[in-house]
Amino acid sequence: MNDTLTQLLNRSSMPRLAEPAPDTEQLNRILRAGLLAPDHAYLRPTRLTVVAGAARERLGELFVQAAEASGTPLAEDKRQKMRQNPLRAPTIIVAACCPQVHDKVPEIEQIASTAAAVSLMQTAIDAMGYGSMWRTGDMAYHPLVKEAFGLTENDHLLAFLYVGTPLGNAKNRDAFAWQDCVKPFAE
Ligand SMILES: Cc1cc2nc3c(=O)[nH]c(=O)nc-3n(C[C@H](O)[C@H](O)[C@H](O)COP(=O)(O)O)c2cc1C
Repeated sequence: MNDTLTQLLNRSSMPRLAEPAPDTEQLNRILRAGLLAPDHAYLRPTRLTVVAGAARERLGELFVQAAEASGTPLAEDKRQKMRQNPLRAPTIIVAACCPQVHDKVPEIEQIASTAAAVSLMQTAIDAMGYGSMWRTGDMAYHPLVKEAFGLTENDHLLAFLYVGTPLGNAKNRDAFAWQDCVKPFAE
């Protein structure tokens, strides 16, 4: 079995991620691999933003601001957790879909293209010996957060892709009952 297939058949999200993160050249290859995702009519709906270093702290502040925008302050422990969330990895790739109106390509296909981009980036990240975790949560859907990433209400923030060097081991996939999700087409 070749390395890519072995890697795919053992793929695992890595929730604990530390330094080092991919360097600039590696990151550019990861972004490029993602943006080569299948894309019906080449509408290029996917937008990627890299958040690293001190920008993660600004993102944490934005999360707190968004969470408190309704007027109810968070309890201090929740505020701290929210502020710390972006520090869970050295680099975060934010993936968004900005769907275009097109007579042959509905929005769902454009969202699917962005989701494929995230998955391909995860594969590229794994191939380089790093790890990643696809996260969303309430913040991915909050208008203030979307606005900060230049997104309108019609756009979708699909992923905070946390990237870094994995701590801990990948899951064992031996017991994965993938056959349960496969069914024949009955004529
Ligand atoms: C669109 C999307 C959003 C997700 N958001 C979260 C999240 O906010 N928090 C989380 O713990 N896992 C989230 N996950 C799941 C993890 O990325 C991961 O797939 C899951 O923990 C299972 O691990 P595995 O990928 O190793 O099978 C999300 C997955 C997808 C596809």
